[in-house]
Order: sequence, then C-alpha cells, then structure tokens
Amino acid sequence: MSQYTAERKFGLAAVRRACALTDSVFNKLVKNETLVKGDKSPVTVGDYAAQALVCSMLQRAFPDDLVVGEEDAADLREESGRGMRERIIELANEAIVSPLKDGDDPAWGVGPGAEQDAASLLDAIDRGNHEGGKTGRMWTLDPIDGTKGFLRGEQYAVCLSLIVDAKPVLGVIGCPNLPVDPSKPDGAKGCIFVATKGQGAYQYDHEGLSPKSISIPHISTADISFLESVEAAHSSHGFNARVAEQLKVCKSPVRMDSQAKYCCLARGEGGAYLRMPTGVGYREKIWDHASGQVLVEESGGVVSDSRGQSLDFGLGRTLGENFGIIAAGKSVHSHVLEAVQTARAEEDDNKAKAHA
Ligand SMILES: Nc1ncnc2c1ncn2[C@@H]1O[C@H](COP(=O)(O)O)[C@@H](O)[C@H]1OP(=O)(O)O
Ligand SMILES: [Mg+2]
Ligand SMILES: [Mg+2]
Ligand SMILES: [Mg+2]
Repeated sequence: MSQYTAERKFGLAAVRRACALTDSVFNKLVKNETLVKGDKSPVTVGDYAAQALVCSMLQRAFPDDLVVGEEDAADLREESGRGMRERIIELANEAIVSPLKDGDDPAWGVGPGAEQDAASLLDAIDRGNHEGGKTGRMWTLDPIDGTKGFLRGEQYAVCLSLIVDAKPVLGVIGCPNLPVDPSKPDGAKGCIFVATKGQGAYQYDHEGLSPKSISIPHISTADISFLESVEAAHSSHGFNARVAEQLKVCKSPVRMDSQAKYCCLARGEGGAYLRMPTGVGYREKIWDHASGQVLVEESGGVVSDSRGQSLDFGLGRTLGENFGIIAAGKSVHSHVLEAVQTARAEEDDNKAKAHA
C-alpha cells in the first residue's frame, strides 16, 4: 500500500471543509471581524475559524501528531476579544456540522450534531502552538494564506502539510478563487491541489473530485513569466525585474497573493516563482512554503534558496535566515539561480561603490 494514504485522504477532506468555511466567511465578512496582529498583518474571523476546524479534526484523526499553525487564541481569550471569539465559534461550528461528503470520516468529529463548546475550539486553535523541530511528525497549517488577497476577493489559499523528520512529505493547498482551467480565467473557480512525496501532484475541483495529474512542462528561459507577490513588502519586485533582464525574459510578471503561486507553477503557469527578501530581516514561516515545496517537487520542479540550497523545515516555526526562495521547472531552475546570483553580486558591488 502507498505511504501516507490516510493522511492524504484526511488532508483533502479537511482542506475542502476549510475552503467551504473561508469562502462563506468572505461573503458575510463585516467590519470589526478583522484584527491587526503585532506584526501589522491582518487576521480575520475566517483565519481563526479555519484553524479551529482543521486542528480539531487533526486532533481526532492523528492525536499523537504535533501541529505548527499560524494563529493562536491568546487575543481571543481576552475580554476585548469576546465579539470576535463568539463569531469564530459560530463559524467553526457551522463548518463542523455541515453534512458529511464522500471521503469524510465522522471519527474526525465532523458532521451533524458534532458541535463543540468555545473552550474546546480555542484549545484546538492553540494546538497549533508547537515550536517545530527536526524530528518526528508534525503538521503545519496556514488557515488563510494571503489574508490580504482574501480581503480583496482575490487569491488566497488554505495550506496544510505533513512534515516528517524535517521533510515535507504531503502538501494540500485549497485555492477557492483560482480558475479551474488557466485558459478560462472567467470560468469555474475553486481548486484543491494534493501532492505526496514520490506519488505525483494532482489538481482536484473544489469538491475534492475529478483528480487530474499535473506537471511542469519543459520550457526555455525566454518563456518564463515570473510569478511574484502582489505585496512589494513581501518580496522585492525590483530585484525580480533585474533577474528577468539577466535572463532576457520579455513577458511581464504575474502577481498574485499566497501559495496559489506554487499551485500555478505546478500546473505549468509562469515557469518560475521568485521570492527574494526585501532586506527588512523577515524570516519566512514553514507554513508558507511546506505544501508548496511538495507540490512543485512532485510536479517536476525544484525549490531552493538563492544559494541553491534546500529549504530547512527543521529549524522551528521559521525557515531561519532569509536567503530568498526560487521555485522553478527543472529546465530553468539552474539558469534562474545563476541570474539571481549575478544580480545579487551586482547589487553588492553597487552598494560597495556607494559607500566608497
Ligand atoms: N516582510 C515580509 N516578507 C515576506 N513575507 C511576508 C512579510 N510579511 C508577511 N509575509 C507573509 O507573506 C505571506 C503572503 O505572501 P504573498 O505575498 O506571497 O501573498 C503571508 O503568509 C505573510 O505573512 P502573514 O500571514 O503573517 O501576513
Ligand atoms: Mg497571516
Ligand atoms: Mg495566514
Ligand atoms: Mg501565509
């Protein structure tokens, strides 16, 4: 029997249920349902409710596994968090009791009648407080990746990955706003991507049906159109433009929020995803890249930092010092890496001259 069959089945069903939740929250979101966290990033009732849902399912499905989740319930436990807390409990329970679909298992604590009280759901959110580490099994969850995209009604993703001994082995990414067919941008939306180490990468529809094997085609550097963040504060657009110039790339970059960029790359769009640091000392988080890495590797691509080294998922909640991320098809990764290193050297040279 293939490895991680139960985890994969769980991941697809949990992300499907979480996407239904976030999608319905978007349509109902009102003022005062968003907070600004200490690092100035937004978090909505949707982020918290989706983490409560997935962590409570994980607790029942894999009780011994650790979880590294983006959110924690500290602000919600305060008196000032009462309004948001009540709304989150309501939304999480709506998602928990929604009818069972093919692939769901009532043993995960979902389905009609499975409501939970506030204390259990806040504890479920805080199951994501694990510090990470080098050994054993741990899941990492970004309940809404690209919260800014979510608030704009653009791209965002629900991301769940299983990491074993510091290596991501399963990646599930739900993209409720991503067109099913890239050639029909105004057509049906909502995809779930699943990849398991050594077993390939697949795109499903938003119901978790109609799996389609996906892969990155062989392309030349001239055909690249870089995938990059919408937010210039998250990755340097200017640096990417210099890399594009080095490679004689003529096509404009495609900007979108969240790990939807990894998904697009994995199904053959863009050819490369560049995420170079902006120089503010930000440390990338494991939940922002674990699922994307499995997906891209299983669709025939390569993910590295700007030194050409693998990302290290064993350092804790972050990937450590930020050397940037280059994800690309096999046929172009080494060329993009070389161009990044040349652009870096030029930048360092210019800085040295400016200081001379
Ligand atoms: N300065 C930063 N550099 C890189 N990524 C960042 C920075 N600030 C926040 N992020 C994270 O980037 C991710 C979104 O990336 P993208 O731009 O590709 O959509 C979010 O998970 C966000 O974290 P957070 O969830 O805390 O807001
Ligand atoms: Mg966030
Ligand atoms: Mg998030
Ligand atoms: Mg994120």
